[in-house]
Amino acid sequence: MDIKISPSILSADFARLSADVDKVSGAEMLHIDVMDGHFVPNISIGTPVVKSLRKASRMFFDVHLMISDPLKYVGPFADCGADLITFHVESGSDPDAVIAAIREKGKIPAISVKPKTPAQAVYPYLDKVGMVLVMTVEPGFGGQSFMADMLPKIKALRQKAEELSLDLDIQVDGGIDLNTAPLVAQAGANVLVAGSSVFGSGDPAAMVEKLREAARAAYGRDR
Ligand SMILES: O=C(CO)[C@@H](O)[C@H](O)COP(=O)(O)O
Ligand SMILES: [Fe+2]
Repeated sequence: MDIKISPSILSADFARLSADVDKVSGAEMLHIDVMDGHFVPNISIGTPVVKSLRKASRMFFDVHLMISDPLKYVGPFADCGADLITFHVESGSDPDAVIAAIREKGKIPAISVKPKTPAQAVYPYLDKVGMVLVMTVEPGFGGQSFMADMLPKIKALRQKAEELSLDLDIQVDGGIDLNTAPLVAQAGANVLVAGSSVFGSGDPAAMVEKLREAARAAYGRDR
């Protein structure tokens, strides 16, 4: 599997967002966290920011919706420039309807599980999405510690995808740095979101390269 790095702008400097995004243009994706203060206890950004960023960057936009009722917002985020839209299986919308709405907009659907939700909750959708996101922290905030007890969930999902002969991207989000990148890649994750480790480093571009190398060297070693 290709290793992809998706720097999370939640840890960028919002007053200098465009300049910070340019620093990570060597990454495969740009992770954009959308929080509504209801599904998660924090509010981040919405469509106006995505729309402005779309004019400033040609990167692949990986939009992570941490919102209730995502079905209502698929259209607006797709129209603002999202390339891939992730919603949560716990969000309250019918997953099949959300997936269909994302596909209708010509975008890639992805489904996410919070730490307390078992991998099995997304098994019925694995052949309908392009990516599954395993949260490795409770969603809502950047800079939290990686939950190592999520590693078996990543392994189970990679195993299930292989059983179904699916070339599925498995993304991880939360606490990914040079220490945890090899662990998640070893378990079968190939898309790594990283916020504070990238934008908190002196050289975000170099950190993207280092994370990719660390994940590549470890990918699938567990299996
Ligand atoms: O979705 C979220 C948090 O809910 C993330 O995308 C964070 O932005 C990741 O930040 P770090 O843990 O990498 O600092
Ligand atoms: Fe995220």
